[in-house]
Amino acid sequence: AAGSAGQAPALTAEAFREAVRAKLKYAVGKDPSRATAKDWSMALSLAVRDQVVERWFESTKASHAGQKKHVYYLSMEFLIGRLLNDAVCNLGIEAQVRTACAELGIDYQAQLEQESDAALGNGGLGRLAACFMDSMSTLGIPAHGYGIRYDHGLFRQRFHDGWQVEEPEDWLVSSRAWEFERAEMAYLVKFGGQISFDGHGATYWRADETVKAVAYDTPIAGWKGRHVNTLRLWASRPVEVLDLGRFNHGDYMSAAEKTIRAETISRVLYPDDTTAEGKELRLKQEYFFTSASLQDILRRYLEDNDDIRKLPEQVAIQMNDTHPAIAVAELMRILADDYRLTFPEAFEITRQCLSYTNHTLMPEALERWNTNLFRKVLPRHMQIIEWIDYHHLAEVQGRNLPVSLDNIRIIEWGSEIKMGSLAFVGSRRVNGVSALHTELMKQTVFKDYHLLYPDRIVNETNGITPRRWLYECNPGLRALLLEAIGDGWVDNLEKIEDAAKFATDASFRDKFAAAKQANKVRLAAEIERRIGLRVDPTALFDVQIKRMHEYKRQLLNVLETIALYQAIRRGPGAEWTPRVKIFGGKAAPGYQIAKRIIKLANDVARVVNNDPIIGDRLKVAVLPNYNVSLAEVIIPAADLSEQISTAGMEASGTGNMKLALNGALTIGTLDGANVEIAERVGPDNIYIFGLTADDVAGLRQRGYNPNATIDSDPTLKGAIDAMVNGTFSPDDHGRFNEVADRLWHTDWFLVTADFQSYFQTQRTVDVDYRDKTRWTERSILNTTKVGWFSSDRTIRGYSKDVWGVEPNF
Ligand SMILES: CCc1ccc([C@H](C)CC(=O)N[C@@H]2O[C@H](CO)[C@@H](O)[C@H](O)[C@H]2O)cc1
Repeated sequence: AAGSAGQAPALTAEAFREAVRAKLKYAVGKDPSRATAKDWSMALSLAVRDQVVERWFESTKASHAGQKKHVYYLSMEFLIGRLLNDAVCNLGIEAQVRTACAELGIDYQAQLEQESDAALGNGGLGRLAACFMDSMSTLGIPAHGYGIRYDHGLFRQRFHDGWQVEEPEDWLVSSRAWEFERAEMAYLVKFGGQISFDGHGATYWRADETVKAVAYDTPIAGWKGRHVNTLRLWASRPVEVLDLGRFNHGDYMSAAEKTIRAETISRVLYPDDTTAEGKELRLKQEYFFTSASLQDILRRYLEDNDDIRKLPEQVAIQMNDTHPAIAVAELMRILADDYRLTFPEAFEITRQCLSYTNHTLMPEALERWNTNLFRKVLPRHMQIIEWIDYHHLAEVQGRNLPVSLDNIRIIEWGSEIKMGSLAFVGSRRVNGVSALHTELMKQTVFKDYHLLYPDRIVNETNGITPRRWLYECNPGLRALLLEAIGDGWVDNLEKIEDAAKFATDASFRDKFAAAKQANKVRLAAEIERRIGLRVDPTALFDVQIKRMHEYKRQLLNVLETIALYQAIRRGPGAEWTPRVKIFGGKAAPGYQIAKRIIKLANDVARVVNNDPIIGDRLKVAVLPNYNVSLAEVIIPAADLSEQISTAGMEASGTGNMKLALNGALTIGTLDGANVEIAERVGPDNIYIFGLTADDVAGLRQRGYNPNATIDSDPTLKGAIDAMVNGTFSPDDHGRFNEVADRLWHTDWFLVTADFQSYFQTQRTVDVDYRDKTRWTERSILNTTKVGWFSSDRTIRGYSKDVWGVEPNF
């Protein structure tokens, strides 16, 4: 039986070793002599899981008993990565586990690599949700994450002749140790059909398709296992398993049709984080998980409460972007149609429960649903949204404010539902994810709404969990910090500033540099293993790792690489700072220009890496299948962090925080959270270049002519010419014409406008990197000055400004 609440009896290595043995035998059903690495990994994970389950039960009991307000985080994406090492470190049992593995003759590190990433997300938004789950547990906030248990997460990226090729991802084959199927926890979700009224206020929705949402629970343990929350992911299943009649008639395919149709809803994650495609299946996914989650939330609430009107006192629901925004209409539907509240009452209770986070200002990424499609799939919700829009417009008209009604309409031209508007009108709080982004929200997409509701928009600058992104992925730096300042920083990251004073301490500096060097040697080995390229681990590791997108300007980085290559070829004898350019990132399968930029990077890499004149002065490593686990190897080894988006377009960024925390110096524009990173590390410890967001807005107004810029910049022109004269594509000279044409004619992302400033700044980096002592000092100051970017601080902000809950720890 567990000791005082949350405190499990101290686990011994011996006890754990025996637990693993028992799991192998009774859960995996294998004799050690015949066990595969996968068997041991399953046994190991199950034994660690047992350590989590104890505290899980206590936390769940305590949250219930405490009658505390509960937070629900609704997200279409949770980019979790691997869970074994995270649980081991959060429980504080690493020493015991490593000893037990050694005694069992199994290699712990190799075991960790057996687990496949839970890649249930595209990029920033999904990873943020995962960091938030870790922080809510660490702060002891009673919370649930709700999402979809996709059979297939984000595709596996492979390069064929330098082109991205997508392959289905199959995480469930090897990492089911961390989920518990809750077959009894199932809800019906309806689609389509007709709405009828009985004239006495009752509304009937006769759907023409119903599926079952089945829950799968994953425990999320916080630091020191003090609190464990639940991530509940829904899988869609048929209501009736098989149409036996058809089957017996030998009509096997149609007998299984309903099953296939139902299971398709949670089959695969949409790999697109750029454009809202407006596909029916995507809408069904969004409604499926939102409806199941709201039904589950109300069931849990009514277990201890009987007045539905008091729901906002006990429940705070966060919508991670507009993907769950249907929650505004769904909660209203349930409150009005099932609990018979009036629409105005149902709407106000809904609004008091819900809040919405916006993660992008890119017009093409803002979800808009065609009303015909919407009405077909969700007829009752269409009615409710029409009611909300009508009453909202009426209320606004009454206030005679200088707002344009067109801008605040939820349904535009009667043909499109703006989900950002629905989410805004149906929320208590709306937040941006960095100070600059939140300001731009108030000045652009939500300008009129901000006028109407000046207190509704708040800023909650993103953060990252220091457990996974320092303590777990950078053991060398972890050990140095534990030795120098203890472990307080792990769950109070701003304490890491206590180590800033050691920036000028020679022995600390040497140890810091040694830890970085060891991480670089490890990455060099991984690069050779993955793409067969040998890199010099003493070179400057210049890293750009993020989804491929024109606004993130991987093209600007590749153009600078070409210009540097050409400069070295012109004067190989000059003093060059050896540099390794490291790229990692997937392109949405339908995003052709982004895929062509991947091809360009691979073509440039092939030429540069095989050019004898260049040697080790410059290497380009384009790593396939960038994901959470690869990020955990690259980030601790980075010297330079590329955050070079067109100012005003990157809502925040979180890779920038991870890289700075691991001692990389940032080269970046004043965009997203780069602005706040620069404020905290100081102007001497970061490389800011390029146009500001205001400059960009001004240029847009005045109109920008890239021709003039290119013609007046021989370095830039030389690089673009090399792109189209076959230097990097002798087998197809025209391969990059389209990329070059966009630069010559529109250059919407202002690559040419920022090139010279970027190129010059990179040359400054070259010089600075040669002063190893000074560079290490600045690297230490980055690590020790970015403690504020912990997701614990972010969640404390949401708790105070948005949810009205009090963290426990
Ligand atoms: C409907 C298709 C779709 C899917 C996902 C998205 C996400 C909002 C894109 C995304 O991941 N945005 C990133 O969110 C991060 C977490 O807040 C920010 O740090 C990044 O700046 C932002 O691009 C947009 C459109």
